[in-house]
Amino acid sequence: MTMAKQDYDGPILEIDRLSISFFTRLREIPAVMDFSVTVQPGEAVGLVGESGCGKSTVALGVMQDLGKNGRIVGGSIKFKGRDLQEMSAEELRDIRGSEIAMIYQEPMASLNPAMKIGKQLMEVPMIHAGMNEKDAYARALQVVTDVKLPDPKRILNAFPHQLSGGQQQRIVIAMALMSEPSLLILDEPTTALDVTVEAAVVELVKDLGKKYGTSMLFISHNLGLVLETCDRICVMYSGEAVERGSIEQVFDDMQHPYTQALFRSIPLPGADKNASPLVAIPGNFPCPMNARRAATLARVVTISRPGAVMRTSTSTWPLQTKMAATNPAA
Ligand SMILES: Nc1ncnc2c1ncn2[C@@H]1O[C@H](COP(=O)(O)OP(=O)(O)OP(=O)(O)O)[C@@H](O)[C@H]1O
Repeated sequence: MTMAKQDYDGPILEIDRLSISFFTRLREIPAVMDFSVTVQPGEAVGLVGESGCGKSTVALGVMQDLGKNGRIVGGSIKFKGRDLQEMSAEELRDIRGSEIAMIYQEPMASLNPAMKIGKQLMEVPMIHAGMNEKDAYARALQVVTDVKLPDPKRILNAFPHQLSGGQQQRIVIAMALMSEPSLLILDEPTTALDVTVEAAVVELVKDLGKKYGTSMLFISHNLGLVLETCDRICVMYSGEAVERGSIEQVFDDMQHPYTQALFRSIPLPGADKNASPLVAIPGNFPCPMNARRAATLARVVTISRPGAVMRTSTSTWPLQTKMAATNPAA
């Protein structure tokens, strides 16, 4: 189709020393500081960290959608070698509609409740690539089949409220894929789903990433999901990247105490729950309004506490054997 993007072979996304602040009447809130990450073609990079550490702000920075009070105060974001901040509003609109797609955690927020699914899907290539109605319908049918929804013709004729939450999220994924984006940003895409549906959706995202060759920035507070889905990982803490590399590299050489605590806090399949407790990360996340750098290392202390759990996916670990060697819960 006209929007296939085979014309560039450098990194898809290069975020270099990015700093983003929100400005309130009283003060500047530094949400992201000196953050760098690169996503290569076809690669899935996971951005993991606890609530409030700045993950969504990075994503919204890439989308150039920081709202009225958010601003990039340092660094750059390059998409296919071009600085997003130097693009015109029109160029950005085009890129957001076809080259970069974002999936949010709440599927209904991305769907128009008053419009049939088929029409919503078809609009994407019709508006952004001038595709005719017949081809757009064929494409919608194909993509709904790809996201493994039963009876695609019936689905295209349905309204969003006639589908379950899991089906709605599959439609949102289908919508993101309609334009064959080079970069898919998923911001906690399964948070609103129950655990079994979550596992199926994660599996789907993995398969589709391979099938379409789409690069992915997968944002989650759930390390388990990121380990299952991604080739590389970047751990954020208090607005900064504290660890990055392949999953094996990060696992083998965790430098930051938050990363060490994060890996130790994951339950592994088959672990004897009574044998040794999981490790919880105590304390509250440092407030970005306070002096953050000094707080970063000081606050991360690990303790053992029976019954501490992080929500995790049900499917198998890629690193299960390695993790079992060091994880006290294994
Ligand atoms: N519009 C805003 N105005 C002021 N502060 C904001 C705004 N948006 C985000 N922040 C602050 O920026 C910091 C980073 O928020 P962000 O939403 O990026 O974190 P997150 O890691 O995505 O968290 P979560 O997993 O809960 O979504 C937080 O301290 C948050 O309160």
